[in-house]
Amino acid sequence: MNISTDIDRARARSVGPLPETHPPVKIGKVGVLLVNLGTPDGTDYWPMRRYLREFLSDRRVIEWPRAIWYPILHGIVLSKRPQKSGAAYAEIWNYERNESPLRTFTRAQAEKLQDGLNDHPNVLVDWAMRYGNPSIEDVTQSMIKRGCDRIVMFPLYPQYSATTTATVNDKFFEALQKMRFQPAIRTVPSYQDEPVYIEALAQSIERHFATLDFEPEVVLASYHGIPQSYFRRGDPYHCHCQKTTRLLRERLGWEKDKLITTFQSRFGPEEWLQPYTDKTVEKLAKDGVKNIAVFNPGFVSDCLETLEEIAGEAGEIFHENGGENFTHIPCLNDSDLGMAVIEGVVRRELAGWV
Ligand SMILES: C=CC1=C(C)c2cc3[nH]c(cc4nc(cc5[nH]c(cc1n2)c(C)c5CCC(=O)O)C(CCC(=O)O)=C4C)c(C)c3C=C
Ligand SMILES: [Fe+2]
Ligand SMILES: [Fe+2]
Repeated sequence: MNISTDIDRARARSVGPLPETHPPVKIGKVGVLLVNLGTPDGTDYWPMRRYLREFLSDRRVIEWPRAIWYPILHGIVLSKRPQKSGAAYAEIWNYERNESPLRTFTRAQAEKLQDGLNDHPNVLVDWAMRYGNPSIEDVTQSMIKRGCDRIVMFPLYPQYSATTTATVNDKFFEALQKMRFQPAIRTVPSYQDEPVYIEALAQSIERHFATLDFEPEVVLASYHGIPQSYFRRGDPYHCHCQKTTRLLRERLGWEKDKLITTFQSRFGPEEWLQPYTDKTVEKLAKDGVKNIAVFNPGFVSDCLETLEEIAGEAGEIFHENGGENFTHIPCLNDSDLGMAVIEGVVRRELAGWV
């Protein structure tokens, strides 16, 4: 905490201009902070281990009692998983920038959002990660130093889950806990049923289909899973996912069997939300379905879970079991459709502040 900066900001805000001899103090900007899940700094053992350790120590992510979970985490999980996940990240790594695609897309989204909001010169956009770098605390401090005394914090998850949205909020408020003079805060809610989001998903499917030389018989809307026990205890994530799929199906005018909800990326021995994506892909192929498409409405950006697990692994499963044509529809990323969603939601949340 920088006490003299806090005092200067307080004076500048409450007593007006500072004496000419005083160093300049920046106030009066509105910050927009985009936050995504996170990412390792590299694919080798130690950066992977640091990232997984931070991620899997989060009580919002793994709810097991610490006395049971920590010995497992620090024993088997952190000795084996860094190599396995590192090898998977290495397949999708952005070697040009030496970073994961999630970081590349999140930065691009922030840059394009800043450009899109150029009718509001007092708005400053930045981005951070819940786990790994750049951290929420560092970026929030930097935004305040650059003059943001109001911040709109946007967890980049269309569907709410305590494992994602809530833990981003927690981490942000943890950073604020250390400040004497906090900025004013708004947190952006989930947007599973926002018309601009549903329309962007629909158009991205339509555009993708126009590039294909086959017609998918079944389309899977594959969302990241969570343990079923979290849903039973009140996490609304499952309902949010079902609602997004239903609204999209209505917008596309498709039958129930043409667009189905599935859940991917399970972790550990518990039952997770079902039907599982990999099992569904396998069953469809075995049942004689020849052409399918999979897309990931719950992921704002392509990342390990979409590029490696779906575009890679799920495609292999489909072909190994008799399927012929498999296509992965990219996430909205920093496309014009993706930016229309982010900008639309942000503009609504900025109302009254700009
Ligand atoms: C162990 C429990 C996990 C829960 C619960 C969970 C929920 C959850 N995650 C996302 C989005 C992403 N997860 C990503 C990677 C990832 N997720 C878990 C575990 C849980 N996720 C792990 C261990 C990992 C790391 C990779 C691995 O070792 O398998 C990513 C990708 C990040 C990247 O850099 O590419 C995203 C995005 C959501 C939306 C969600 C609940 C709704
Ligand atoms: Fe995850
Ligand atoms: Fe995965």
